[in-house]
Amino acid sequence: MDPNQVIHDVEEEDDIRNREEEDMALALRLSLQDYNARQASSKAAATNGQARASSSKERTVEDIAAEIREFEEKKAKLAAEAARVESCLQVLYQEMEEKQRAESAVFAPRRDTKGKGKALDYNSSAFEWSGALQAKLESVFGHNVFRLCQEGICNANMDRRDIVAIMPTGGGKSLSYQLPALMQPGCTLVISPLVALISDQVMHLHEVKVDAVMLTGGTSREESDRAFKRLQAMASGHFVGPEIKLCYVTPEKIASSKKFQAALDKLHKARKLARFVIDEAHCVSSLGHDFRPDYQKLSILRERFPDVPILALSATCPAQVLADLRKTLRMPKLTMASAADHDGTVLFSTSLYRKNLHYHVLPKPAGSNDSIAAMRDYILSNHPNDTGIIYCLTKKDTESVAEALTTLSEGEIKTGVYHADVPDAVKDMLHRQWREGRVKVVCATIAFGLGIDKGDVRFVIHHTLSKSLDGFYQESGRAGRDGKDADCVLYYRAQDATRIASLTYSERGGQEKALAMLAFASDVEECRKIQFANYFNKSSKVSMDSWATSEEDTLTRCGHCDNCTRPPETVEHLGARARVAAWQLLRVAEEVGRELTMAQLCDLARGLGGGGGKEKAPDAAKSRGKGRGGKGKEKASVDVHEVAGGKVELSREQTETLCVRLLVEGFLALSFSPTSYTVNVYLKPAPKAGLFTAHERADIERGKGPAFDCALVNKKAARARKCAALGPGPGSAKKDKDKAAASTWSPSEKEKEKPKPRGKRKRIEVSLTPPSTDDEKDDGGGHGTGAGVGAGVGVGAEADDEAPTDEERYKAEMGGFVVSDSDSDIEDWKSEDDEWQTSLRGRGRRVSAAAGAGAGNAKDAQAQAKEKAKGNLAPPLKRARKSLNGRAVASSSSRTLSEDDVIEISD
Ligand SMILES: Nc1ncnc2c1ncn2[C@@H]1O[C@H](COP(=O)(O)OP(=O)(O)OP(=O)(O)O)[C@@H](O)[C@H]1O
Repeated sequence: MDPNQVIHDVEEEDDIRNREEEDMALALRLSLQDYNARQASSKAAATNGQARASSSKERTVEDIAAEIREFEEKKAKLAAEAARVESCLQVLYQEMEEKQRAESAVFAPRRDTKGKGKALDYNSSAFEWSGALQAKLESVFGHNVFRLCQEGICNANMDRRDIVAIMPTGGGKSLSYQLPALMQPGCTLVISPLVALISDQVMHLHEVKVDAVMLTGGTSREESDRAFKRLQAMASGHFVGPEIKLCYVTPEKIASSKKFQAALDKLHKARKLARFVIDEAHCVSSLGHDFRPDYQKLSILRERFPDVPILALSATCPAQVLADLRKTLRMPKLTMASAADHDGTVLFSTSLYRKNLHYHVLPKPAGSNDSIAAMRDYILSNHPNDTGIIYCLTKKDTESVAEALTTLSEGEIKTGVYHADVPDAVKDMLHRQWREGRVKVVCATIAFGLGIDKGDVRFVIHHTLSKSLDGFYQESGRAGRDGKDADCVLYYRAQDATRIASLTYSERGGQEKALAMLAFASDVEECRKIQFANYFNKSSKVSMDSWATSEEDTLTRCGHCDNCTRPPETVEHLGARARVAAWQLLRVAEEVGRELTMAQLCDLARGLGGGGGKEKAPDAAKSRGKGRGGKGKEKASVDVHEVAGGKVELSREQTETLCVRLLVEGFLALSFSPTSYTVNVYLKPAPKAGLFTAHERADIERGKGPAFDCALVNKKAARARKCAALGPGPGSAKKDKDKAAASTWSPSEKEKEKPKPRGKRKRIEVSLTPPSTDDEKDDGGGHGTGAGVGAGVGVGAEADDEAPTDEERYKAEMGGFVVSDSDSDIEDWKSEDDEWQTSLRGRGRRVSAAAGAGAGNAKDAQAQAKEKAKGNLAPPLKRARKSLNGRAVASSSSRTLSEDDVIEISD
């Protein structure tokens, strides 16, 4: 059965029932009045009889006559008072009529409808209502100045024009129709897609004492009856009390409620329908990404009420969507707001670029607790008293992040959890507490957003990549809606690529979107504003000009995002190395001939073995560095010397970054294997890989093959540049005002107080963890030869007892024990010759300390290493020895250690 018909039938029944109820009530009222009148007259008769009886005893005729005179005088006085009140009423009615006539004059179009005369500049403040607009902006909404094109939209509104306004999220679209709605007679009807959004708007309006109502599925029967009665009274002209200035409905209400349509008809006849406002107007067009069929039915508005102006609002409205929505809503041709024709739809389009938002992509530490610790440091250093949001990919993540953040900050950061499964009452409470600042940080899924309008959100952190750049732009756009500086921070590591890929694999266009997000996150050079502009231009045909401002064109760098403020010397282009490594990776992938996880591919190409997968790799006989297969899984192995002319000479992190670039540029492709619980994500060579692999290595080295490069942050240079700053700290947005100052992040006060460890090291731990045997974990790490030594042992400054992280597991697999910098990868240390490295290997149960052990720097580095081993390595090694109770032998194949560094393993 047609649901619309059902709704219609139900509403007709409601109408009939309402009418019957009203008739009953009237009948009751009449009979009650009749009864009361009879009662009163019989009471009066009785009283009069008694009075006559008693007065006949006590009062004379003269007494009565005097009393009559007294009452006659009173009556005369009351009549005089009534006449006075009546004349006052007449004066007030007259005044009101004059006012209404004056307002109707504003309400009436003041344009030359024949299209003659000068063009209109709606952005000017020279309209006769400009003073009144400004006064109401201050008195009702408490703002001193208009934002962006708010004033222009208000002016065109007051002039009863059809309008299309495109403003960024948080730009202040609502005020541009709410303010003129208060200055015009009649009711402005706002059509908005979500009940939550509507409730929030109406709540805000009530807070500033504006009479607004909503009629949605969530409105109670009583509330809805009251609203209907008031609208009907407005239409009948017998309205007592303030008019309803704004009425919010969902598009479904207009499309399917005959009762509501009838109410609109009446309002229209009474000239009390001021305007239609269509929020999120791009939903009208089936060409847009948010098409809603009920929005298309809004075409009825122009059909039935051709003279009621329409305002269409949107944050993103590509040209073809705009053309489609104008066609559906029958809005006339566009005319520019600053030089508008006297007919047509006035177009307002402001820059989508929000200057007050400072975008930063920060490296995400591998361990889950380490990444939360990084966020804790960031928040406490830069936004200790501010409210913010941390967006997480899953409900489970929101809970674990909130809990860990509270624990790691020892309660200093007050967190809340918001996702679809949180009961509504708890959501409301959390929302309230957050608005009041009692909860500082909401850890949320994307369920937290629509309808959430808090101006002073000073930071939005993304714990993991969003599933698309569209989502990321929207979510991060919830920061700084008050126009003041705010930070948008994304924590990123290459391994997260497979995570978002697995979550988007079943979505239409999900893979392309995830890849675009990855391209954004892994880019360490291009200005974030320009990246957004290019993306939206390509994906939604949003004009590049939409990102220009009056001061800067779109392609001028913003000057304050991470990539604009990053010192150029900290960016390393792998250049020819990237091309050779890309060729090697693709060759290995082709040779194995089946899908590999990113970790497996990186390990194989780097000569670390690994690659447990679904099938046995063909010709995988000559194995160097054998991989560890999971239960029932065949190992994949490959002779990297034969297949790829040697190992990829890059760190693990660099190799993963390279894999992401190969994915983004289409040389590698994703493939998926859904299980009952999860979706495993693998990499495989894409057809484009042949552009590389058709060549020999020597050719690639000579520059043949496709153009390809990989730019990444050179940690060493970055560290040298800001060795004092431990935290990644894009810094408080407040500090960011000055672009020059923003070019380097200064350490926070907290950080300054801390003793400065060397390099980026934050904690030192020695872990002894058996190699994991779980092959199904995508990012489970490498496949070393270490036999493992049993239970994990953590010693060191801040060793923790929790389960090993991916990184720890990886390091363990690399050699049993690792004294590690929790932020970095063991291979990073190898490649950074001023760094030190210590590893304890089991069978290799040996402890080694190597400084500058990077390939080819042997002697000098060894000498340095000796020094460093004595100075820097001794304490952790001593702790290790103490912890291991003398059960280990320390030795090193890479260099000679001092006596002090050697620990015997007794068994
Ligand atoms: N002229 C102004 N001065 C200061 N603050 C303003 C002004 N206009 C609007 N705001 C504030 O800006 C915030 C965002 O406004 P609004 O909700 O209207 O944005 P929006 O464009 O509708 O965003 P979205 O598309 O995300 O819903 C609100 O907190 C509002 O109070």
